Amino acid sequence: MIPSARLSAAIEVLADIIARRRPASDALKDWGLAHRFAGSKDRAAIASLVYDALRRRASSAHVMGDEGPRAMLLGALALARGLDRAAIAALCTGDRFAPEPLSDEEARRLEALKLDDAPPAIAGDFPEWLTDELEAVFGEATVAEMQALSARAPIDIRVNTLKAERARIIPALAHLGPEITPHAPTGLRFSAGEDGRGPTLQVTPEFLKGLFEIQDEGSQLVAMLAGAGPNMQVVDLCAGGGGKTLELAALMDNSGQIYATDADARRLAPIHDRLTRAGARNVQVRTPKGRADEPLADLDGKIDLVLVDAPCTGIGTWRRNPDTKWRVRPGALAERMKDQDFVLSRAEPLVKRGGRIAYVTCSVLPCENDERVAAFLAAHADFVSVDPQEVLALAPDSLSERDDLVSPAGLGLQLTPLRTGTDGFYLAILERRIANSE
Ligand SMILES: C[S@@+](CC[C@H](N)C(=O)[O-])C[C@H]1O[C@@H](n2cnc3c(N)ncnc32)[C@H](O)[C@@H]1O
Repeated sequence: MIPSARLSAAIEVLADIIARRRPASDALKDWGLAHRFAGSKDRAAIASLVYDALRRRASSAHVMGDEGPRAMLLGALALARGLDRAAIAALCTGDRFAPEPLSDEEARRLEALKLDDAPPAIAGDFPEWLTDELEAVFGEATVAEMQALSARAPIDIRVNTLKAERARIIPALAHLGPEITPHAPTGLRFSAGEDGRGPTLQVTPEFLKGLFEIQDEGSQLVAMLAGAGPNMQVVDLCAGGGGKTLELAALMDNSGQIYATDADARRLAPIHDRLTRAGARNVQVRTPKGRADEPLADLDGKIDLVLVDAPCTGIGTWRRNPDTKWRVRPGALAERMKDQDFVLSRAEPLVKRGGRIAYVTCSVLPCENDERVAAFLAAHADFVSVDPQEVLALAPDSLSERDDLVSPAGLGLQLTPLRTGTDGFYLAILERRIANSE
């Protein structure tokens, strides 16, 4: 497909996403099925255009004075890809398969590209109803933080230290241009090309042999700071597909025991193959046998560390899933907060005296982070929060003095694209006192 035909296709997909309020991945898949002539490069390029447009949906609509799919794409070509009016006009020729030529109004708006009068939710491309929550955590930096969360994300991998070392993987993947991650000690980073497409790492022999996993650097860091170590008894309560379970196994050098579970057996399913590929041998997967099943009932009071990688709005991953930011609703946020209270309460009886809960979200909202931790502490007098500065002591040197990462209520750490170049992640460590009187 020629570039302008890809633009037309992206506009079509965006129209579908807007009209049916459906996930971008579903709309892209359907488009691919209905246009089988399009090759994998075309489909990837169209997806990249769609994701760029969704990342900048509000600011594109503002500069173009129109909320429709065409305006969204034209605005994003200018705002996200830096194309000038002439370059965009050259793509919109009106020829067969190409978008219609620019109208005078569109050309004028693309020339002016006026965003300086935009309110925060538009300049930062986020839903307006979240303004207070975001300002509570970021204050005057809200727009800058949200702009960073509206940019493209790099692709990070974690070298699996059960099987490999970073220094050895670098030459093996040299043709894909790996860079050392700024903070995570076993991470490598790959940048997307101009068209937003990154390398297809999953087809490399090194991936297939389990020498690395695809995992954002922020996810690598929070799992590392959770404090798992050799010979511990660890529960991964919301293990999902096992991204963090695999890292815990590596951090524990395959010793001790990890019990991995999830309320949703389907989400847990891929973990078995991933564990095998990674050579992780200290993990027992406890799949629930039904809603009423308590797969960890025998572990109460025995666990050193419970990782609660809680269900959340996923706001911290908006760079990768930009369509979710326009679908999140107050009702869904309230549901996630209830889920978070529930998983924390489920973790509590498992923890032995002196043991810990590592509460993690990929959100930046205080109501999913500090406030959930504060509510848990208020209800459980035998738990205290570990000083985030103390938690940072476990961090690589590049982060160990970063007081600015401490969350507003001082209960946890908040990573963000602007602060750490990672997805947005929150981590708080809660410790059960050794004795009641302590
Ligand atoms: C953020 S995801 C986990 C991601 C995973 N830890 C990883 O690193 O790949 C949150 C998970 O919590 C699970 N979950 C939701 N409610 C739960 C509950 N009550 N108990 C256990 N898991 C729950 C969801 O099914 C989902 O898989």
